[in-house]
Amino acid sequence: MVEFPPLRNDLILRAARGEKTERAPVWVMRQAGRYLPEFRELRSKHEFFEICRTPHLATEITLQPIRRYSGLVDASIIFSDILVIPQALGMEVLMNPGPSFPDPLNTPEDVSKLRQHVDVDKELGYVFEAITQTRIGLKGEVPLIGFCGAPWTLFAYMIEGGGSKTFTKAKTWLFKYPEESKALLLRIADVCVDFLVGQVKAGAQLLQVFDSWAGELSPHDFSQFSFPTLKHISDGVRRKLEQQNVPQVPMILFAKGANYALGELAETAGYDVLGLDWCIEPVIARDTVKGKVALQGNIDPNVLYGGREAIEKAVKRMCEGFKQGNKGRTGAWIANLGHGITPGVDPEDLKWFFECIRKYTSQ
Ligand SMILES: Cc1c2[nH]c(c1CCC(=O)O)Cc1[nH]c(c(CCC(=O)O)c1C)Cc1[nH]c(c(CCC(=O)O)c1C)Cc1[nH]c(c(C)c1CCC(=O)O)C2
Repeated sequence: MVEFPPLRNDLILRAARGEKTERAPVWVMRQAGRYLPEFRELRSKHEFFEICRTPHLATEITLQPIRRYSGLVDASIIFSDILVIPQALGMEVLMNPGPSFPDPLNTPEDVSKLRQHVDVDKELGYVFEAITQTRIGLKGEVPLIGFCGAPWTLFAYMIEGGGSKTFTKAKTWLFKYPEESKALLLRIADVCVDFLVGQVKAGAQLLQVFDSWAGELSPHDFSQFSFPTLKHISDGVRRKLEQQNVPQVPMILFAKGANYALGELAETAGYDVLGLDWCIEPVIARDTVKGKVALQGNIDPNVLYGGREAIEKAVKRMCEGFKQGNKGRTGAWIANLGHGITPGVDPEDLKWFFECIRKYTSQ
């Protein structure tokens, strides 16, 4: 492994391990994205997946919010996309402007079109290279988060051929071909494991799994189809890191909309941190997970459109909620939004959000 500059801010690593911290660490999902003029400027010259596949461009974009919010943000997340796994499996994915698959999986027979064995170094080595370059470029300022999409969310994209409001096609698979669905979900999970392990070896210091469509499943179907794959990933990553003598890193699971499963996830899914969307009160989440995991989240990203007074009010309320639920203790909480930041947000309002987090969580 490459030697990287020493880390100067390990707040998020300590919080992720459940330790009490002097203030809450903060970052936001999609922090390198379209709300930033410097991102839009670079993006105007390159295709989306071209940036993902060009390590020095992915590195530059990952560093943009770290430069702009230096001293205010406590983590970086590698610029990439969850859909690089379907690409590694051999599917074509376009971004115009949302993701679209020209040739989605229509029936279980189509699974034979996927690559049998995915060599992640060969297919996704560009992400590993971007992670290594970013670690060097960060100069130890904050830790770097690696990530992947969860199997159920990727399965849904691969079958729907893009985003969906009803998930009719993906759910048809679950209910019509449950065994074939489970087999495909586990196949995707195996690629996730190798991809995450590769990211850690390349320099990722935390990992986040995004199950963005978890909330589309009933609690029962989540436990049948998504939960086993999430557990397969946490077990597999930890086992492979141990086998290869690579130090373990904290793992975050963001299963959006799966607040119904919070207790079970805290108990048995094998993640250090659970990300929350805005549909659950922090105090209730705290009581549900009973201190077994750290929490991350969870303001509605649209609060950032409400102006400074609204942002400050929402941050204050959230900070009080996360403290109370833990018997007055700050810590074991990573401040974030409840989903990704959206393109219309004024970057100065995000700065204000970071400043408010600092104000209300400093002891
Ligand atoms: C579902 C999902 C996707 N991608 C991702 C998810 C899970 C998180 C979530 O639920 O939002 C994850 C993702 N996508 C991107 C990152 C980069 C790291 C970060 O800043 O958080 C991450 C972590 C960059 C991106 N991924 C995408 C962009 C914008 C593309 C552009 O420049 O045109 C960025 C910056 C494109 C993308 N990629 C995806 C969609 C639906 C879209 C289009 C709509 C949108 O922008 O929200 C799939």
